[in-house]
Amino acid sequence: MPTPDATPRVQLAEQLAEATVEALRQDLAGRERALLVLSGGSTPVPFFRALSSRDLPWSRVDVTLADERWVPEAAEASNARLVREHLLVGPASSANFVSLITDDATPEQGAEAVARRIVALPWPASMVVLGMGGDGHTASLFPDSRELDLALSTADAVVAVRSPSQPQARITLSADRLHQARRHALHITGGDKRSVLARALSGDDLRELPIRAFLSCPLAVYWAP
Ligand SMILES: O=C(O)[C@H](O)[C@@H](O)[C@H](O)[C@H](O)COP(=O)(O)O
Repeated sequence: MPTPDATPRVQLAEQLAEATVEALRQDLAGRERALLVLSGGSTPVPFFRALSSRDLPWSRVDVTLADERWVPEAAEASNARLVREHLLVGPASSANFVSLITDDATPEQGAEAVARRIVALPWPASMVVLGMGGDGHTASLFPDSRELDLALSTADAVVAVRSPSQPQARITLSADRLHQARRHALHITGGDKRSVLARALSGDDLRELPIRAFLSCPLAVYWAP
């Protein structure tokens, strides 16, 4: 039940959590394990919190990230830290979280080991939840990254990414891997991102706005002011 006096963004988070729970429940009715792929950043926190308390056979759910900053999990910038702090608490703490980080100094050195981890998960994912930046990036598919063409075209599961606009090196699931899902959701808030999405919907150059790579598959847009 939606929280009656919640802000639109909290209500949105609750609706996305409900859709995610339904997707996982449906898939778990027919298979032993289900996979949930999440994005980091600041937008998802209310969603993670709403999802963390939901009743599911969480021990049968694998959770991983669409991308990660190449920093230790204890670092402020870590998406894994965000997931551990806001999602993997309460009932959801029984989920199996698969990180995108290794002890290697760089994502280029760690990518092969991470790819093996990712490929071993129960694809297709039940749900991929994407975010979007003001430059139209999603996951770590950044318009200004030298690796963007590779990340948009490779059949490899993960790509090491560097972007002048980002303080940390990154590792990202490739567009091909992110497409291997039964459902996709885009979770964005605010007027600026609404305008970026409108621009994305009115053109087709993936390099300009990489979110476009996901506008050809069914995509549930979760947007609030
Ligand atoms: O590691 C990350 O930062 C995310 O995976 C990234 O793709 C995020 O979804 C967008 O940058 C939006 O971030 P905000 O929600 O903070 O605006």
